[in-house]
Amino acid sequence: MSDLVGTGLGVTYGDLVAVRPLDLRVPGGRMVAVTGPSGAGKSSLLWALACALRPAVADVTGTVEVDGQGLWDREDAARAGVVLVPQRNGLSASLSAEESILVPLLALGVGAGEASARVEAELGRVGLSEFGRHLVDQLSGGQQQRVALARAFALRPRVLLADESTSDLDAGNRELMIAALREEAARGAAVVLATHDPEAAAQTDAVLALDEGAATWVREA
Ligand SMILES: Nc1ncnc2c1ncn2[C@@H]1O[C@H](COP(=O)(O)OP(=O)(O)OP(=O)(O)O)[C@@H](O)[C@H]1O
Repeated sequence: MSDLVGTGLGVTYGDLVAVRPLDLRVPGGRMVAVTGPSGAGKSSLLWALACALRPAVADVTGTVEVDGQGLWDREDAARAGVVLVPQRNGLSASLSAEESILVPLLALGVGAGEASARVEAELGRVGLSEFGRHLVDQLSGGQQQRVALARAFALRPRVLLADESTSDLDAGNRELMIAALREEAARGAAVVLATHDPEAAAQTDAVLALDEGAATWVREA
């Protein structure tokens, strides 16, 4: 079980306060939703938790820890098993669905046989077994979201930060993906889902609502 703790975490872009300093704890095994209207600061919070906001882009205050270990930059976060699924999915248009999942695994040193098995299993889990050879560009927005989730699952994250990862999905696929996110939590990951969707948020263990960067727990774990 992996514990994600943000303390005094805040994000500003120049004069604009995107996230007012907040404390957040997501124990392994739990799934927390971050909700709020467009521009409320959801993506900024997830990027700050992933230590992925470069100082040239944003000022980030506070600290992020995974299992008591402080994270200082993106490399630290990656080493600690923090995986961010960005809002626009972060996939390369010129890779196939299979390659999108395989390449990061090989880069991490996962053996070829194990990596191929994970690709097959995760594409199946998101219902895209038939689409492995399709280029990302040839997939719908919702299919791309599912490939991005499959890629994240294949990395066996200790902390999974999913930014609007169900926003382009029909109800059936949304339920499938939320079930898969819950399985990741059951495996021991700390899962955070940023979402506009009240039905998705209702299926999480706790809800942190952001409004103009100010956070309120509307349902606490
Ligand atoms: N790189 C940036 N530079 C300057 N301002 C930014 C930057 N990124 C985000 N912002 C601003 O920070 C605020 C929070 O944006 P953020 O993307 O975190 O909100 P959000 O809740 O994720 O929105 P959405 O639901 O539309 O994705 C907004 O006012 C946005 O315009």
